[in-house]
Amino acid sequence: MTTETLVFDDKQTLVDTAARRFADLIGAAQRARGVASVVLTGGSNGIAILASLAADSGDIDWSTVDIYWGDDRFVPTDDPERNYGQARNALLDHVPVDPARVHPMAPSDGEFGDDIDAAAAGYAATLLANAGADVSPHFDLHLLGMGGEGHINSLFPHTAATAEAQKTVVAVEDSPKPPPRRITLTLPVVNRSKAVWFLVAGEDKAQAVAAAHAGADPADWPCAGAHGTEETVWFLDHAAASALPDA
Ligand SMILES: O=C(O)[C@H](O)[C@@H](O)[C@H](O)[C@H](O)COP(=O)(O)O
Repeated sequence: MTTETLVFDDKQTLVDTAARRFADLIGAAQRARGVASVVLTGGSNGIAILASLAADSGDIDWSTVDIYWGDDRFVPTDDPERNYGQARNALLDHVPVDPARVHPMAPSDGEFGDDIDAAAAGYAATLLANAGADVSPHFDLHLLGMGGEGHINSLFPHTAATAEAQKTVVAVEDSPKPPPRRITLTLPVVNRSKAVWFLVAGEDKAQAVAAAHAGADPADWPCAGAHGTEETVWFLDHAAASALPDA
């Protein structure tokens, strides 16, 4: 497993470079196996990379990409806070995805109604159904944003969701970042991904970036607990990299 840390002059160069590498990685997986899988995330950079891919997605065959979410906000279908809706607007409405391969988390007015635990269990069932012999797929790529306190997906410091070792998907009802109700993949599932990429910009993220690079306890800094089985890549701007020892 390799860890790479790449530092860019500005946010747009960061997301455009990650988007080109996304296209290469997914294209290579499709050439090898005919299909590929990716986990999307929310946040400004998680959506900006999708907009960059909408402009240029290289040789990706979108019809054979399985698309999952690392977390989503448990709000109604049309709520602009929904990561799924933001991903549709930025990318999925503009490329020829196969609707059967797009796997959003349920909204609060979806098939499970307002029952967030049932919605989380429903997503665990979706993962299981696509997992082959395991409990969740071994994704080709899991994208992650990161908060200043080190959260990834909806895994916040010192929470049961971050400590979860058995379940693949859990409900979060008191997220410190609004909105409070969310569904999230857990660390064991993130860590079945071949590639885990962090897209992180801004001075407020520098301490969390440094903690993860120093091998901090994931209970304190959830970002420190996420690794790909083949590669972990940090796409940073100078501000986010500013607390690293060799910055
Ligand atoms: O649903 C969410 O809120 C996101 O999944 C979240 O984990 C996000 O990626 C980070 O908060 C970073 O957000 P920024 O890229 O906007 O800093």
